[in-house]
Amino acid sequence: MTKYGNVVVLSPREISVNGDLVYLRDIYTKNFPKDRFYENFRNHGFKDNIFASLENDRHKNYKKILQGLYTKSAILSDRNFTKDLLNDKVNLLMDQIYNSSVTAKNPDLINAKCLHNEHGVGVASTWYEKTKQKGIEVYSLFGALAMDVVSGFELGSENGTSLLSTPKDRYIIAMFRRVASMGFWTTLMPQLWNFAATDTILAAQQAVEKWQLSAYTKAEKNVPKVTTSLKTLNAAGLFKESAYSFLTDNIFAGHETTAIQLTYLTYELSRPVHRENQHKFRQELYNTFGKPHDTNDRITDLDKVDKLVYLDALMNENSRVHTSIPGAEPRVTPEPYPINLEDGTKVIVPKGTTISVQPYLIHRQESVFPEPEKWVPERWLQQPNESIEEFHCRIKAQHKWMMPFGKGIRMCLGMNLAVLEMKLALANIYWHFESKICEDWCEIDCNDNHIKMDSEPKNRKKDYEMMTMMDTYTTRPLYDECWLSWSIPENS
Ligand code: HEM
Repeated sequence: MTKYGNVVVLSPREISVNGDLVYLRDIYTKNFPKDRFYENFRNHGFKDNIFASLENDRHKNYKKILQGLYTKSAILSDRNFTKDLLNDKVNLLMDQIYNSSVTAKNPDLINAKCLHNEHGVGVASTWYEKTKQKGIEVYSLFGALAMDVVSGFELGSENGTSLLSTPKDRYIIAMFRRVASMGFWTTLMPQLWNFAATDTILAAQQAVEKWQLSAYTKAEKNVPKVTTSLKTLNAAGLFKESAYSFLTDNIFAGHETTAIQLTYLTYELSRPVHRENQHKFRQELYNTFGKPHDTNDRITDLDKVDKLVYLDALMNENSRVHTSIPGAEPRVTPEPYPINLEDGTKVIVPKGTTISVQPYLIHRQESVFPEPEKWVPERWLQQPNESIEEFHCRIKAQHKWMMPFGKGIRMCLGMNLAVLEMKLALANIYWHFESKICEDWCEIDCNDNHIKMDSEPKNRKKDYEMMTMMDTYTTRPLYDECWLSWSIPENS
């Protein structure tokens, strides 16, 4: 925004508008139809789905079919299986951290040797014999959690993946990433996709498709008693590829985004400059749940977890700075649309123009978020000299400038599932363990160096360089890895 201003013409028919809430309201809350960009998210023979549908009426029908499953009350309801699914998966996550990092009985060797990650540095495979630091690579760990949860939610627990308990199967996440690396061709030059794809990408695409079809056919044969997305789609008359297209999109939409949030949040809490934030969070957990009795004790009360104030501040700040989907969410002007330029000129853009706001930019609106590059969870809490009315007013204004899950009618369908999953995982992890950046991975910087978005950083020595956010459709860490060491806090 500083360099090019709030309004940027991206191509003769495409414009990016930021810096004014009126655009958010008009484009997203008033629901301009989606741009053809989204058609590229059709799957299994170009079959439509909720994310890819362009016209509002068609989208409304799809949303009616599915939305009941994804509300917070449905997820928290004792009649549904989601609470049990989340608790089971978080339990497995805790076992992994305990066994791989806290005790290092079962070290994270697959990631130490970068067996699934072509971009990773890894750590020396003998590190666990030599040092007290026992790291675990959390980006793939959280990817496993997110995939197990979303696939279990869509297909039923018994038909979902078990990547947390079987690390070797996590190669599938790397295959997804390889296919996602073709984002430019998928969305902007789909007709040239096959020419641009290397043999490795084509093989990855085949592996992903085979994996998807085998999971869906298993779920069709082994119909769970509980209500799942697949059963709901079938009941609405959507079968086979017409239903698979929705499932494939949700599984894609739900695993990497969630892993990115959990990875950056745990990384930020592990930085030397943020020790105090980690301490405050643990105190909130102790104040609410007491201290854990033993290593198998778990926080399972999702309602209580959902109301934790400091955790909420952490999640808001993390999704502001490290928003998982940073770029344009393109819509189309249904009528000629007026734009205000910074010099006061009014311009009318024609009907049919592609128009978008970028979450990365509006989350850095300096008048709303002072020192916007800094990760400061306290900006979501009441300040010492602030009345409760002033506080509510400020927070309301801050939320208006946030869109980590999109905005308006096309906002994320899986938001409640993702938020509750992340909160439950974080509450349990930091109730039991403290985290630091793994010393065997990189040099740890003690200054508050901001994390930038880039595709090719100059160095990869310091932790904040290793954690550069990828400048692509998602902001995953540039080297697809983040090594943290976990231990039991001394005073626990
Ligand atoms: C932290 C995790 C997640 C983040 C940050 C996230 C982010 C987003 C964003 C920004 C959008 C709007 C995109 C646009 O309009 O261009 C979106 C839409 C969507 N997301 Fe998510 N998402 C997350 C998790 C999930 C999960 C777990 C699921 C599925 C279970 C899911 C399913 C969807 C669907 C279906 C849409 C399209 C909704 C519609 O058009 O009505 N997402 N998400």
